[in-house]
Amino acid sequence: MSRKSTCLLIAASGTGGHLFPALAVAEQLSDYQIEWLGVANRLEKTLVPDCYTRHTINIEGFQQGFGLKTLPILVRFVMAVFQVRQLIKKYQIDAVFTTGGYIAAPAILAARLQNIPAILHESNYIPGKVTRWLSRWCDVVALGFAGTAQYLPNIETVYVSTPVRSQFFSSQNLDLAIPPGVPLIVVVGGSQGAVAVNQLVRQAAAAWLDLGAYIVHLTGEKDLDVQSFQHPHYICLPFYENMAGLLQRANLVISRAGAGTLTELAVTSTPAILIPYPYAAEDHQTYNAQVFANAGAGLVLTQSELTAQILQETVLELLHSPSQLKAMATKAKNLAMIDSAKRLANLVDNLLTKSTQ
Ligand SMILES: CC(=O)N[C@H]1[C@@H](OP(=O)(O)OP(=O)(O)OC[C@H]2O[C@@H](n3ccc(=O)[nH]c3=O)[C@H](O)[C@@H]2O)O[C@H](CO)[C@@H](O)[C@@H]1O
Repeated sequence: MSRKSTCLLIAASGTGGHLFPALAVAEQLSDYQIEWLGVANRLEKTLVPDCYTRHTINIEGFQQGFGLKTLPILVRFVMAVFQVRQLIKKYQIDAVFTTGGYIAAPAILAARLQNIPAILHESNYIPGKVTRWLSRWCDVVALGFAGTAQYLPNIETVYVSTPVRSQFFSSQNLDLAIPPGVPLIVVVGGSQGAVAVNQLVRQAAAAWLDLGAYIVHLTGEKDLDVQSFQHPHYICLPFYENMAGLLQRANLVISRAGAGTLTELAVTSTPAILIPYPYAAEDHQTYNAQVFANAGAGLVLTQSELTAQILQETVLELLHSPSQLKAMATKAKNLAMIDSAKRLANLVDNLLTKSTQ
């Protein structure tokens, strides 16, 4: 049987942290037909290439507690499960692969109802609700952090780290005007930007620039004050595609602690100051960041205690201490698992092969 007649449904939606690992795995499985499950008007609309047909369902996450307000969400959820089930039948899908988040729930349940295998990758240290609730319905549960297994008792898990895009495996040129040799600070707030971090950085940046550093600040689309700070060596962009090139060149990164960026920092061996997003579910970014900090690859600053002055001084100290930056870079490298996409793709491949035998 030709592999193109074997069909995989990838359910990944909403953020770069969910989409880029799924895209990295999809790239490894180019022999198969791949259908993509997402939500209308989320990041998948721009990030998922046209070679994958995108199907959308109308679904949103459950907030805390159940009440009358959650009833319409519940109804939409049940409808979403049946929509995915129809998709599985229509495209004769052989297996479902998901990187978690709320899109994963109807995908896993529909796979169960249709009796096809499901594989879930959880990239965060503290597993999300869907992972905790629905792992038992999955044939394979793969983890981004080895320590996450302790939160999933009675579930067999495989540690594979988190896949990164193939751009990370070769040296990338930057199309930004940054002279060789100058210290480069990159600021990134996940795939959607972080307004609170942006504000602190704009207040602190002048002292770093005075020292001769360049700054590339990826602000996200929602920051209304992006024009409020300007300097010839300060480059401000809403989103930048060539993250591999940027992280390879950066001397220091100031970042949220999404699992995707952390994995990329390890792969590019880049030291970081991490400011976990305080409202992330179950505070998972703090736990993600702690792995990086415990390994000696980064410093964690808590947003509620952070001022522009503290951030400014922390960065200045690091810029004045290249040996500390170098030691942090080496420790970041120790966290990298270079063939994560391949390992995860092999797990998917094995399931597809079994399910079509
Ligand atoms: C706010 C929030 O809850 N974010 C979550 C979201 O990821 P979120 O997308 O916020 O953050 P991640 O760090 O996981 O991923 C960001 C991705 O976007 C890329 N990027 C970013 C900016 C840019 O200009 N260009 C670019 O390519 C990064 O290189 C990275 O691949 O899902 C992750 C995986 O479940 C979680 O760990 C994060 O906590």
